[in-house]
Parts: sequence; structure tokens; C-alpha cells
Amino acid sequence: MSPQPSSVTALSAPGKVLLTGGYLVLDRAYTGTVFALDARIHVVVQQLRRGHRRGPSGTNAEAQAAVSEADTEAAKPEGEEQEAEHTVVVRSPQFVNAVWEYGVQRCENGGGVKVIQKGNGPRNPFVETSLSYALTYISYVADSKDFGSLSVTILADNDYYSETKTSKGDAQGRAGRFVNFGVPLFEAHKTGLGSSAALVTALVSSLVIHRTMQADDLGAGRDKLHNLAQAAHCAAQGKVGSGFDVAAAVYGSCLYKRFSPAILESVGDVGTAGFDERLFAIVEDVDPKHPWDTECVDFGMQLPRGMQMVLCDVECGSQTPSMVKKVLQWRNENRKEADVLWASLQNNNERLRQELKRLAQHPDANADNEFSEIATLIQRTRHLIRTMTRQTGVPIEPSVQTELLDSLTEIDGVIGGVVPGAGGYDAIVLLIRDDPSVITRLNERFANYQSAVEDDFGGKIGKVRLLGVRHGSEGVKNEMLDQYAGWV
Ligand SMILES: Nc1ncnc2c1ncn2[C@@H]1O[C@H](COP(=O)(O)OP(=O)(O)O)[C@@H](O)[C@H]1O
Ligand SMILES: C[C@@](O)(CCOP(=O)(O)OP(=O)(O)O)CC(=O)O
Repeated sequence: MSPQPSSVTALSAPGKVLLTGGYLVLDRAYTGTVFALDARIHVVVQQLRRGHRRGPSGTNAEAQAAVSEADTEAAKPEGEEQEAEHTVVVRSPQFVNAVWEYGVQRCENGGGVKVIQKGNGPRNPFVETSLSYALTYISYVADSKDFGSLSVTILADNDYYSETKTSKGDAQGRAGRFVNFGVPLFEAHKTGLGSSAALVTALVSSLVIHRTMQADDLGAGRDKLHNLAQAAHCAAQGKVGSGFDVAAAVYGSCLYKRFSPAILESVGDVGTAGFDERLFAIVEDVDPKHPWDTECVDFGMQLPRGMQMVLCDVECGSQTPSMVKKVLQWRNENRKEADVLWASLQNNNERLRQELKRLAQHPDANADNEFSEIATLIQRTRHLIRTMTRQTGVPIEPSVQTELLDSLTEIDGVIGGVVPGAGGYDAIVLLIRDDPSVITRLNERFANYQSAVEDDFGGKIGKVRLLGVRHGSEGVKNEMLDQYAGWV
């Protein structure tokens, strides 16, 4: 079945939560357990009438007009097409003024395809890099510079950003799962679900599927899309993270072992000679010196029956890169101590994962529905994380979060929880009994929750609230177009 006509391609990718393995997963000797969420970022790519526009930048209204004239692949004679400038207009219509318009430039000496932003508006490195990387790969494999002009729409599920006044009620009265946040993107507070990894994955995947594959090829093409998304995400971030967020966006929930950083070190910048060949070798995994070695085990894994995962926003936010730098510096300077701690964490995290897997595979093994072994293992992981916090001097589980997690763990039906990923003052994750009464009790606790401790790092948490997001398990997937009515 082909879910949509080929002139329009729509895909979505999920956000993530790294339940265990923060910092450890940066090193291939260790692993991370990552769960995909049901909060997804959607990308809709529409082919514009070929040769529609030429010359300098147009307005959003023009872009909209162009979208409504979308497609008709054979609309212009070839001669005219040659002269036309190809443009890509990217819109994120849930946010104010979120339109990025690019000219498409083919670089000399195999430098690839570069998109150049028009106008002086704020840049969006994740969008820009994804476009350049995807178009470079597409033009290399299709041996063509004939993209036509494209209109791209990004739509994100609500839970990626904290509520705004406008998002509570959709001012424009558009129905459906997406809301209008009513603020510029840079003013929206992220909740830390991995919007950039989901965005990059959905964007490069939709472009590649749109131009070089059929929607049905998604399964077979997944590894290539993973390699391309990792390369684009790293380039846009300006650093090599472990890539667990991109892996979850592509494959869904899994036990993740990172790729060797050397794989992406030699790609260079778009525009430099030979970039297209180097990127092709990375995406297609044909560089004998640097084969891809990412491991995503048990991908698509589910939670045990009777268990659910919830996230609680604490209206704050941490600076992951500086925390990573400090933890790694401490590890380098205290290798012996760090190795002992890392090994204990890895061991306990692995036991936790195995127990989750055992219960998922043998639902009858948890007849009393208590999940007591899981509760004990979570407490042990937290104990070790607090040791890491003390030893590194980095607020991975700072005391305001300890207080919150302890208070919530007392509630009947809460199995346990952690500050996921890098930790800090981001949303926390809880494993709970899958029962609406547990949600009611949590909401009652939040209604008058007030932190009473002085934080060991001077941090604060704001109003605590339950996010609507739940475990999702599935990676990048094709989408039907009808859900975008009123937005695209
Ligand atoms: N809905 C969106 N539309 C366009 N760009 C987005 C959207 N959501 C996120 N982004 C891009 O991703 C960036 C946030 O990425 P990052 O700081 O890595 O946060 P996260 O932890 O959510 O991935 C934004 O600055 C923006 O460039
Ligand atoms: C420290 C880490 O191992 C985990 C960070 O996990 P988060 O989920 O906190 O990440 P951000 O979305 O970037 O905030 C770094 C990594 O693995 O890249």
C-alpha cells in the first residue's frame, strides 16, 4: 500500500528518553537503554511546480501560493527548467514567523549541494544541514541536479515544548493533534524530548524517500537513513554525541551501543571538494576503513504488560554540553574511581533492562502486578547516579530532583523514576502501573507540590506537571496526509 501520492511525502519520527546509561553511552564500552516516545515530529514534503520561481527571495504568502499549485512534475518545458532557480521553503506553522527559505546551490568539485538561506531571518542549523546533506546524497545517487522546488512543513506534537498561553486553546481553531504555540520557536521552552534528532531524522528521511525511494522502501532503507541522519545531526550540533537520540528516532526503543566517532570524522564540510563521495560512502557504509558499528538491540522493544511510562515537566532545563564536558573531564582525571562506578552502573542498568525484557516476554511472571524487582533496580541505579553527582560535582540528580523522585515513588502504583539522559533540571521519567488511578494520584501530588529542600547546586524546579507523552516504541514511519488538514 502506498500511503500517499508521490508528489507529497509525509513521515514522522519519535522523541526519546534515555532511561539509563547517561554519560556511559558516550563510550562504546557501555550501553544505554533508550525508549522512543509517542510524541513525534512530522515532516511533509511537497513538490512545487517545477521552475515556479526564479530570482530573489519571495514571501511566505508566495510560498503558500506555490504550495497550493503544488506538483505537476511535467509542468514546465525542460529548457525553462534549466534556468529556473530551485528553492526550498521550510515552514513550522505552529510557531510565529517560522519560515526558512533557501536557494539550492550545486558546489564544484563534488562539493555536494548546499542550501543558502535567503533574507536575514534567524537561521535553523538543524533544518539547513539536513537539507544540504539530504540533497547532496540524493543528487549523488540519482546523478541529477533536478530537484524542482520543494515546500517542507514541520509539525511537532505538543509535548516537545512547555505550554504557552496560546497553545492551551488553538487560536486559529484548527482541529487535530497539533496546536498553535503562538510564539516564535526560540521563545518556546523545550521539555527535552529530543526535538532536533526527531526533526533531522524525519526531514532527511522524507526528502530521501520523496526523491529516491518509495514509501514502502522505508524498512529496507532504514540503516542508510540512520547513517545520513547521524551525519547531519552531528554536523548541525557541532559535536559528536553518542547518537542515541537519532537511533531512537530511526529504529525506536532499543538497547543502544554507539558508533565509533571516527566514522563521521572525515566527512568534512558541505562545499569542500569530494564531499558528495565521502557522504555517499558514509550513508551506504562502503568505507572499508570505517564500517558502521552502531548496535541497536531489541529495537521496537515494549514495556511489560501492566506498566506505563510517564514524564513530568519541571519547567526548567539544563545545559547538556557543559555537563558532559565536566563529567568526562572528571572521568579522565579519576580513571580508577570512574571505572568502578561506570562498571557498577552498567551492571545494574543491564539487570534492569533484562528484567523489563523478561516481564515483557512473560506477562504471567508478574502476577501480583507489583514490579518489585524493577523498583529495587531503579533505586540502585539512582543511588549510583547520586554517587556520580557527588564525585563529579555535576547536578545529574540534584537534591531538588531527589526530593521530587522520592516523593513520587511513595505514591501507590509508582514503581520508580529517574532523571533521564544527562540528568539535571529537565523532565523526569517514571515507570508506573498502567492504571488511571495512578495518574490521578500523581496529579493530586502535583497540585500542591512545593520543593522544601535547598538544592545542592543552587537549582530550582518550577511547577511540576504530567506531560501527555507516553512510551511509543516505534521509529521513523510513513504517515497519512489527512491528519495535516488545515496546516499544510
Ligand atoms: N518544530 C520545529 N521546527 C523547526 N525547528 C525545530 C523545531 N523543533 C526543534 N527545532 C530545531 O531543533 C533545535 C532544538 O534542538 P536541541 O537544542 O538539540 O533540543 P532537543 O533537546 O529538543 O533536541 C531548535 O533550535 C530548532 O533548530
Ligand atoms: C549525557 C548523554 O549521554 C545523554 C544526554 O541525554 P539527554 O536526553 O539529556 O540529551 P539532550 O536531549 O541532548 O539534552 C550524552 C549523549 O549520549 O549524547
